[in-house]
Amino acid sequence: GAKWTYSGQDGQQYWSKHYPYCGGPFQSPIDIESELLRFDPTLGPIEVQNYDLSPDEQLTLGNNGHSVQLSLPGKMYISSLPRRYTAAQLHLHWGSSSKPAGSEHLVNSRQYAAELHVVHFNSDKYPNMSMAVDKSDGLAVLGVLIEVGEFNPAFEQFLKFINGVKYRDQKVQIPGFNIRGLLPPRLDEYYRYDGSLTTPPCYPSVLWTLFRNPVTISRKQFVALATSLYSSHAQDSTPLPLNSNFRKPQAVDSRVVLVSFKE
Ligand SMILES: NS(=O)(=O)c1cc(-c2ccccc2)cc(-c2ccccc2)c1
Ligand SMILES: [Zn+2]
Repeated sequence: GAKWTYSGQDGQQYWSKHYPYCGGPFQSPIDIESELLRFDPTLGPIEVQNYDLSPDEQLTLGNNGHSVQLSLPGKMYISSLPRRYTAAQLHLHWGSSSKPAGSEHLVNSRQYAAELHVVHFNSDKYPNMSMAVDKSDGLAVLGVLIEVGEFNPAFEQFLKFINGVKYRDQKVQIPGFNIRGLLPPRLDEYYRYDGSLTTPPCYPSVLWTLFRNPVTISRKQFVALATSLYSSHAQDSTPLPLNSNFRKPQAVDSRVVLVSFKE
């Protein structure tokens, strides 16, 4: 598709020129404000299966020019939703070393340093990700807010390879690790709403689950994430740093944000 960026002449306010859904309803991310929340007692803990990957498994870590992403094996899935949602990939959104606020979702207008997205597709209904990506019940994304604090050994399992994917379209194979370690300890407290991909083509196809509790990575880990990557190819004469790759909050309209917790 057409090239898009987060700022400048192809920036997010122009995405809808080539990607009409980006200008449509049910867009993500949003600012999750207290007055939007409704407690839903039917929202039980998120249950994930086969997230604990053996180091004998190889995962592909890549730079797609917009984020750093990690491919995930199809044996990983969410088992607590009405349909099985099978894992496809995970990636991150972050700020910059000068402005370490780069999460996509905000909570009461607070923007966190970064945000992890673990993307799954409805494998009960669709044969593969591509068939699911534009269907209203196609995708389920688990979102994790990230703040700067304690060193995070789970994130280190892929951050330590980040210099192998500095430039667009570079990929490296890394050993599997326990992806569950990237999620917060409690999977029973989360926000839930119907939204979209936060990047073009912005299909309104995502059931969003954003965990209430952030995880931490160290400042050194954050700086590595925010300063190691480029959105340009290795041979490009002008290297374009890859940072501040977050979409601004979108209109909530008449949407309600459900919460699995009372206070
Ligand atoms: N931010 S997100 O979760 O809504 C998202 C989901 C998917 C996605 C991935 C697999 C299947 C279907 C959708 C891809 C991206 C993406 C991020 C950077 C560059 C290009 C695309 C972002
Ligand atoms: Zn994302």
